[in-house]
Amino acid sequence: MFLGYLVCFAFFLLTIVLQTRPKGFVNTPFIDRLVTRSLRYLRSGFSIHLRGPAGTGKTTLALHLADLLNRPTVLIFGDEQLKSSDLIGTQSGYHRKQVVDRFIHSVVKIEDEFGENWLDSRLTLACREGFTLVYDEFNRSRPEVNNVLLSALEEKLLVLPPNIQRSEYVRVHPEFRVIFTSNPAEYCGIHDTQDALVDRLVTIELEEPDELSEIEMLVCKYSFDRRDAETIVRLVKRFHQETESDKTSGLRSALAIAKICQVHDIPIRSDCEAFRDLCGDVLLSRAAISLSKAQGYLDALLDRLTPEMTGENADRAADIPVKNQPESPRKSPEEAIAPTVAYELEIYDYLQHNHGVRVSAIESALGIDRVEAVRGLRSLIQKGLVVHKDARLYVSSSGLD
Ligand SMILES: Nc1ncnc2c1ncn2[C@@H]1O[C@H](COP(=O)(O)OP(=O)(O)OP(=O)(O)O)[C@@H](O)[C@H]1O
Repeated sequence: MFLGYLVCFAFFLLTIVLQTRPKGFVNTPFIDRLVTRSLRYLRSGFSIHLRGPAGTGKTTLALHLADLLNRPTVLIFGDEQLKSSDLIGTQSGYHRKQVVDRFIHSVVKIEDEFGENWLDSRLTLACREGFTLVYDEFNRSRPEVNNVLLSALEEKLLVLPPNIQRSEYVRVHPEFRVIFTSNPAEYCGIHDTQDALVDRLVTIELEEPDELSEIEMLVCKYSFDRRDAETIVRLVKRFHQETESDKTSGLRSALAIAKICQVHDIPIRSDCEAFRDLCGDVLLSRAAISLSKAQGYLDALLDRLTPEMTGENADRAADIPVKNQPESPRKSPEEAIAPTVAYELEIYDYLQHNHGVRVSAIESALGIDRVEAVRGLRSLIQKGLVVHKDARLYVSSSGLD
């Protein structure tokens, strides 16, 4: 009995066995539906496959499901360098047993016995003990390495390399389950998934969590004010839509912006330079369009991130699509411009005669610096008099002209 515990303890030391309990898992109706579906399949005896773009919450969901299955969890990360022996086990040298027999005290009898040591790896351990195996991004491993899983999932037999000292098969424990996750095939470093393997699984296609789930994550993880969380999530979602950044989900970007704002006390305001810089640094590299175009979209979104947008009109303001600028009511020049910052009138006047110029053209034409130009433009954009598109500026067709 004691020896049994000792062997188990050794297993636990030699491999990574987790009691998963992802901290702060957020459950919303959207996520709960995924959890219910997945558990239904797992509890019916199937292994499952969560497939979707980066940052859709696959790993987090897989670990949460593993926790709900209430079995120890073994975690493997797919890797080009992974070998079959990393999955099933390997020979680890030899052991020597010596028996000294002093039955007749004048005679010493020594028996030596040599044998190969076999070390179970994670898959073998999980199959033997009925643990849950989370195989994250399994299609980063070469397909032939994963072949060993085929018989484990179908015939419930794990085949080990030939060896005279132990059985070449492990009978798979009835509680053994695998939760696979994978990114789409077009991602860099991803192998085609074997049809035979996918055929043995139930695959759930994951998409980016809905808005409510993302807002809840920001609120729960970073104790964010709900209205600020809404603003960030909508800003990121809109930016992703406009810039066709659909290779990744916006969730990681929203979480990163929220965390940095929280740690450094950065206000979620369009006139806060640190916030604008942060959004640019997190979001621009993810855009699938040219940098200047992406910058233009981001500026336009941030310019409409007015205090009203975080206030009671949040929903309405955030729902204005970037491509369809709002129609502003016709106003007299004095009423509409009602200059609140320096050079507003001059900038507006210049733009009326010079459509589609860049900020630098305004600076040199009016002899003002970047800060003054941006401040004036921002005010005009907020008043609906100027439109910023593809890094160029236009007088709004619904403005004063
Ligand atoms: N239900 C949830 N509750 C709380 N946080 C979550 C939830 N789902 C996802 N997250 C958070 O979202 C981020 C991305 O999730 P995760 O790493 O699971 O995505 P992924 O799809 O596995 O990404 P990748 O394909 O790049 O590995 C993580 O910071 C994670 O903590």
